[in-house]
Amino acid sequence: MVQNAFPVRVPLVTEPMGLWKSLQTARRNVLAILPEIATRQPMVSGKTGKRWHMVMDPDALQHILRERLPDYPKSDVTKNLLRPAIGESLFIAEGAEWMWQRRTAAPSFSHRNMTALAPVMTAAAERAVQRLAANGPKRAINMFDEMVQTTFEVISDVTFSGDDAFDRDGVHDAINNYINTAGKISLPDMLGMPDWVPRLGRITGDRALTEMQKIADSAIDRRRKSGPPKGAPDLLDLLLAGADPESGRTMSTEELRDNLLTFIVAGHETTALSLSWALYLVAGDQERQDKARAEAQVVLQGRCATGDDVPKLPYIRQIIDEALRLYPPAALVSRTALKDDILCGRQVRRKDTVMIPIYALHRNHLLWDQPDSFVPERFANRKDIPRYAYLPFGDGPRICIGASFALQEAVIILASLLSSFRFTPVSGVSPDPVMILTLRPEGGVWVMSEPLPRVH
Ligand code: HEM
Repeated sequence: MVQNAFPVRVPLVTEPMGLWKSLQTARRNVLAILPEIATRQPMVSGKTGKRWHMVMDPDALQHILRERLPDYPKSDVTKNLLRPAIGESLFIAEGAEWMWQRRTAAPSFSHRNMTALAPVMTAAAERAVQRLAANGPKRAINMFDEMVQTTFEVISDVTFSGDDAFDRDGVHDAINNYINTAGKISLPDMLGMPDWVPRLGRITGDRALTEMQKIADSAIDRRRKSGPPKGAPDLLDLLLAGADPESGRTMSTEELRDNLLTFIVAGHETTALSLSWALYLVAGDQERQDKARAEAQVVLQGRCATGDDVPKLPYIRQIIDEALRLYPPAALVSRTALKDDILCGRQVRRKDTVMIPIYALHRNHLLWDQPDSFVPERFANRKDIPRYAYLPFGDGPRICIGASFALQEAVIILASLLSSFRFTPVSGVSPDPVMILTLRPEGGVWVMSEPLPRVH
């Protein structure tokens, strides 16, 4: 934890850094190797062992993510990091292998299914409110831990609901262990060395992962035998029933497992981060917190938010949008160019690494007014924001499949918390934004939480 100006930011690089220092710095915080000029220019290129480009220009980003998708597959660094946990799932696969999985999984994330899953989110919000209330009148709480617990309850309930034998704690521990060890960008990964070069993090991370995969496999087999539990179908039922609309192909146990674990890995910490950063931001801005609370209290009248309330909570949504702008959980994604190309008038060669530093895009002075300030009102008129200037969920055919799920969940939980509690900063304590696999608040998000009299 560090003392820092509000809202905290990553100190970006203002002087050239050698290869060794870049690698050392990246091991602690990937974002700390971004050059400050990436927040002022449309594109920055360089060579650190390999040729690389950072792209912050909305038209060039549309070209990479939508128009020329097959020429810019996800980079090997990303795939090497994630493959041990989630296999060749939707997140990692390319080409036809990706396409059929996406077509098969997409209906599970339809608006109708998201509405049906909302009660799970409301129930998790209710438990979070009860836990905070049980802490007494006013107390310092690490809201990052609280939010990780809350979003993990949601994702495990919508993937393996009603399966009492599913070891939630075992899976949670395995994922945490994995992110903390194998998730650290290792030197061989940065240098693009082949897969067989051993990585320390990967070896220590593997045992927990095998265990986690076994737990998921047996839960899937049980469900195949027993059929869906009572009540609304969960993501496992939806995927079990899913078939590629073109080929009719269905998912094997292994494919189901890799995709369900992908939803767990990709879905719970990212959503917890959006909520934790949003709570940090409103704790530091009491006026905006009051405005958000007034909106939530009018709509909720003392209860927790439901799926039906979400459209009635536009200001809560703007706060989530702004938290995702300032602290995008996937703050840097990268691609490898498969063909020579021109981006922003500059030559890109085959095999160059093309990085999309979403953190720098979201704070680029050419695209945003007061880019480092917390101004949720900028999202009041979404049409004013160029689509490819704001990419917390990526875009194009590979846009996050869980975006509506995450936004619905975040609005339900934030509105429920703000209508029942006041959050204020803990004096002298701020989170340090550090990206390992995701942009995390190192040191936690410590705030004073104070229960409010109930509104009826
Ligand atoms: C606030 C929360 C979330 C954020 C910020 C986020 C961010 C992202 C981003 C940036 C990508 C694109 C990566 C790239 O292009 O390289 C992505 C893809 C993906 N996300 Fe999310 N995500 C979130 C929540 C979720 C949830 C809740 C789920 C599932 C339940 C999920 C599942 C996936 C999957 C499967 C992909 C790969 C899609 C494909 O390649 O077709 N994410 N996410």
